[in-house]
Amino acid sequence: MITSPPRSSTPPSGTSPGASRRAESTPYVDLTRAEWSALRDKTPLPLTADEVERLRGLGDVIDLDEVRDIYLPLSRLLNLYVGASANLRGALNTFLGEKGAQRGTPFVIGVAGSVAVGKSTVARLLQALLARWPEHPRVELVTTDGFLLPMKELKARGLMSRKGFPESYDRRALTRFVADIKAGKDEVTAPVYSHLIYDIVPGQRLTVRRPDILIVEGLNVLQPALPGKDGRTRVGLADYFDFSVYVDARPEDIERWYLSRFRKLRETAFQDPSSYFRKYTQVSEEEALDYARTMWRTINKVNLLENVAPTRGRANLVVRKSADHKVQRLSLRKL
Ligand SMILES: Nc1ncnc2c1ncn2[C@@H]1O[C@H](COP(=O)(O)OP(=O)(O)O)[C@@H](O)[C@H]1O
Ligand SMILES: CC(C)(COP(=O)(O)O)[C@@H](O)C(=O)NCCC(=O)O
Repeated sequence: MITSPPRSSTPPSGTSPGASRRAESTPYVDLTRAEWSALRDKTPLPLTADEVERLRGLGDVIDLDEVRDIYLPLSRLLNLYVGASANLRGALNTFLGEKGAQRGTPFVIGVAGSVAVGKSTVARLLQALLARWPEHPRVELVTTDGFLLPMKELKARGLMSRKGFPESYDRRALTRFVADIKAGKDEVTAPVYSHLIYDIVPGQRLTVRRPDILIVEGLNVLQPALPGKDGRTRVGLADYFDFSVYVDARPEDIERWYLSRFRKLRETAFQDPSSYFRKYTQVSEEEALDYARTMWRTINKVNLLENVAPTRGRANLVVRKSADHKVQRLSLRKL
């Protein structure tokens, strides 16, 4: 019998929302901004314009309309998921009896996407919105950059131009870190990365103490685990996620955002005498932007196309930004 090949599990780009036959046969529900926004129900807007301004990353465009239309429905959906996952854990504990007497474990959310797509703003907004629900006030956010190898190690391994690629991280330590939090350990610590010195900060640690929700944000959070030396599949970071969001946009738009952020950073953070990028304040803007363009084309874009974008199909929710940073379409995994 001749069978047709399985459909890709990646959410289709450019499909018309609600498109009948296709929508039925994919694991996603495709929604327009208006359709998604209507799902917010009665969730109140708990942030002021000032608070949103403080959470916004450099170059990101986000206002109260965007919070109300996009992030409040998401906060409502996640609140429902957290409740459902507690019920599931209860069912498992009932089944396991004495063996199942687990401590409460946090609900873990992964936020993935390219460099400069605005994942950190999404993650910070989610943290602020989710913490307003009385059922889960303790929401911690960690970024995976703390698990980048220190610059000395990247240099020794010839990985300075692969920063952000999966091999530039201590993936085992990152997975262990999330596994320990998920297991309900009282106190778990992580190294801290600084964009200013472009390196891990010696002696500094971030401490996470039994949150209700943990958000893990980073380029590669949806990457599957590498097989072990014995060829056996390992448990990877994404296996600990209860929900994941992929922030998507056209590579050409992200490049523009990356370059415009570089221009702004050159006028601000790079001026700091301890900034690794200070040298780009000493040359013309054109020269500095040529360098940024090379960084984008040879490192970040390659990483996006080879490693990051291929993980999009693993996310529970794909939010697609248009050229003005506003989310225009969403694909929510239903199966
Ligand atoms: N060279 C830099 N100096 C200072 N801050 C930076 C630098 N590069 C990125 N950032 C900041 O770090 C954060 C994370 O950036 P990035 O990893 O590109 O993810 P995203 O833009 O998706 O949030 C952003 O808030 C960004 O403004
Ligand atoms: C620190 C990053 C690797 C991203 O970190 P992460 O997503 O793991 O938190 C990235 O933001 C970065 O700085 N890349 C290096 C190339 C560049 O500066 O453009």
